[in-house]
Amino acid sequence: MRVETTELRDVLVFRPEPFRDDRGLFTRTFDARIFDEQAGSTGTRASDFVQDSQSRSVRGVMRGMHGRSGRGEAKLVRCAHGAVHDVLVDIRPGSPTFGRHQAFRLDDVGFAHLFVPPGFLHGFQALTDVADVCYRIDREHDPTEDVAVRYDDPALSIAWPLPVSVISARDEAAGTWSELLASL
Ligand SMILES: Cc1cn([C@H]2C[C@H](O)[C@@H](COP(=O)(O)OP(=O)(O)O[C@H]3O[C@@H](C)C(=O)[C@@H](O)[C@H]3O)O2)c(=O)[nH]c1=O
Repeated sequence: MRVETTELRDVLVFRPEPFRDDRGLFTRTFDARIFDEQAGSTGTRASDFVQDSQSRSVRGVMRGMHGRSGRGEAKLVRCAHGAVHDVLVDIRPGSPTFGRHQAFRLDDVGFAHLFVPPGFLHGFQALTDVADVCYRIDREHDPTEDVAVRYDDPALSIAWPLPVSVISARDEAAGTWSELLASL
């Protein structure tokens, strides 16, 4: 498993080495020892993760940009089937990469796994007919702490690869980047 730093402070990409043969493939998607060696300094431990969830999206679906109020949540994100264009925005006041975003391709070929520390907005667009995204989070889901910013807020200027085919009512009604800044 290779581990890479990114343009965003504390965000890591875990790149497993899928084993392929005539049957298909086998890949490890999570290794607690490697996680603790590589991400432990951020304050999140492998044993902190308490929920594992999966979403399925059709091509062009937009989900995001989502964050969490209070002490936020750490996330591990991967695409188990298909491919997504995944974007993170650093919303940690005082971070050297505050306000910056970076995009990652997550897919079922490389099986890259993103570690997202607390204090980020996260969103993605499905690139394939079916895209299954799996998350681990380190706090129980609590919708009262949901925070959302419009995926197409001009202040963020995130380039999305496809026209949006479907978006939730919540994401359609999401606030602006400047409203989020005022609340931090
Ligand atoms: C996110 C989540 C949702 N739900 C429920 C709430 C709701 O009834 C249904 C769908 O929820 P949402 O519309 O919020 O799902 P979605 O828009 O896919 O939300 C997700 O978006 C991506 C970008 C993330 O980063 C995730 O953390 C999460 O915010 O599932 C849970 O029970 N647990 C969870 O962890």
